[in-house]
Amino acid sequence: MKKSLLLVAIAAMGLVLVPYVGLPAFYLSVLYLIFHWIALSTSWNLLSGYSGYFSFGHGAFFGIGMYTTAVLSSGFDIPFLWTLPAAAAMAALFGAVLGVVSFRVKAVRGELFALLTLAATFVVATIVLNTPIDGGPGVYLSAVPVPEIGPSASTTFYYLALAAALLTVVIALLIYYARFGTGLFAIHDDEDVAEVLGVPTFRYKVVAFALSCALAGVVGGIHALFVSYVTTGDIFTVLLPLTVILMSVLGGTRHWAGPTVGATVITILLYSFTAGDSAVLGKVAMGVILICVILFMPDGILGGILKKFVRKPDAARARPKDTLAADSNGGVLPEPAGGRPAPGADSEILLSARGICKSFQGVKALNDVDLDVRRGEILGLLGPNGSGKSTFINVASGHFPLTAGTMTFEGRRISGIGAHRIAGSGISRTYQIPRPFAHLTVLENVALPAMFGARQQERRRAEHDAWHWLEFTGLADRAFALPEDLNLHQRKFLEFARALAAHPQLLMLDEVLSGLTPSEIDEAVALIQRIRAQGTTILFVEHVMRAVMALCDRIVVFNQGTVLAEGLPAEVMARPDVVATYLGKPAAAHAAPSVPPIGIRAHA
Ligand SMILES: Nc1ncnc2c1ncn2[C@@H]1O[C@H](COP(=O)(O)OP(=O)(O)OP(=O)(O)O)[C@@H](O)[C@H]1O
Repeated sequence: MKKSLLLVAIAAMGLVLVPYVGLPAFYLSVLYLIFHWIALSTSWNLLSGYSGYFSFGHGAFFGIGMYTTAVLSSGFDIPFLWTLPAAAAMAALFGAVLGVVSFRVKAVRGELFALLTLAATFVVATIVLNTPIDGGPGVYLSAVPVPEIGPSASTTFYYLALAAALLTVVIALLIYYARFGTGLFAIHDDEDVAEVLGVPTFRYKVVAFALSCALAGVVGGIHALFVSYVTTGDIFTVLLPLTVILMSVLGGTRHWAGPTVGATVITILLYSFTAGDSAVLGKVAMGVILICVILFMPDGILGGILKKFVRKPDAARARPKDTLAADSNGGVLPEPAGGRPAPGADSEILLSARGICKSFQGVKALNDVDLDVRRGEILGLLGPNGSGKSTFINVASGHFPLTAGTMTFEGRRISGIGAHRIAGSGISRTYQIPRPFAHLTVLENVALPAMFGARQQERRRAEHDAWHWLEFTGLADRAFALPEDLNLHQRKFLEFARALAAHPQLLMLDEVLSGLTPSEIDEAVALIQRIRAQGTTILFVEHVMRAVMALCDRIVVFNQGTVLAEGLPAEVMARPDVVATYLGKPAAAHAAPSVPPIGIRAHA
């Protein structure tokens, strides 16, 4: 981050001197437009590029800024510079209200959000046009004095736009490297998983949206004075959001500097066409570029360059010296040998579920389930396909809301609170089908819960922590790979590492062994033993019986969303109703416990 900030500072110092090299005013105006579009596209990218919520309402927020400045400076004689904070505040307020309303509805994602923001543009335009804010003829600012920042008006506008662009780019850069940015990028890839890993998705989206709108409002305020005549027909069009989207996508939405690159290229291109009296041709060229970029450069210019020319760091060199490997045999994690005694029936209840019900459009996935998980135990949750095991993990982690019932963790109610707060209280989980963040590296995937889970660590500390878990799960060599480059076994272990990095008290493992080879299963079982040996309580949903019998202290069996049996593994698996329901044939009941354990101590 320091290098990037230094780069921006050097560029800023150079650009501040530009008006003094004797450039004609014409060039200062071109540079004004470039900075103007850099600020607008970068501000759009804060929400839409980082979190993937494409907004088509940027024209509305820009327009709100323009009209705020126009009305305050021309109608109320407020000095122009004082109107800019007001322009930011008005746009931010509108964006925050729109965000609070739309982000509450889970269905409003993707194209629905885009349509909603587009509709908001026309609502704002109608209000402005049909009220004294505009009233129809537009608002003139020709009598508003231009502040004397530079020796001439064009220099002043140059500096105003440069300041707006720098402010926006620096904010984008700081967010990019902060926890906030990591959270937004996680929302982009899989919002539900991000929330379950502890990212306060709602708050992050609202803040990013309000910030994005505030910056667009400032740019609008400056532009109002620049054009000195404000009219709804010119402002509240779909052209402005389309232009900023094109710029951001062309430059690369997943990098703080992407929109800067895109805005510079497109503005120069458009200006060349306009200067040559071929404005229409310029718009056609813009459309063609947008199509080509979407088809051939999904990561944008900057994304493509970084991918091609910047080599991935060498994992062996990049890993910190004091990781688990260096610490092996007696460091952070105790060895599994001997394990710890199984907790007794009187040990503390960590998670308590009472009367849990969960229905999906008439399907009762869970029906009046009572279940306790005791501190320090490995509780096996078994049952035939569709009996509600994953649903239990989903409701306990907050992935799905409960239909009825209450759930407490360490005596505190967790049902009805946000999934990110459940994660923060010390519960983490894996997904049956791995759900890594596709655009984050393995290291970043694991660092995320270290930032947002029970410990809430800052980024550098979280990444250091993530290395520990990558060593622990044997993934350290793949730290800089993307999840798509991992095989199933590695993706399952990535789920493990991610869940562990949250420093959970309760770890819920959902069929982590399915699809693994026998030797991989042995590895995973040894890993689970080590996790338990450090004091983590585990809820273990699994179909691989030899692992269940080897690992679990107690077993609960579900059938059709209800608890069928509960108790010690050998006793439960010998019950005829369990045999009939779960294993299907009586002989299997005895086969399961007699499967040789995987070189580990069975607690039963
Ligand atoms: N998101 C959903 N929408 C609709 N129905 C669902 C959803 N999730 C689960 N169900 C239904 O709830 C029931 C329980 O499913 P769940 O996935 O919890 O079972 P399971 O015991 O984990 O099965 P498996 O061992 O196959 O993973 C099933 O009938 C399933 O179809």
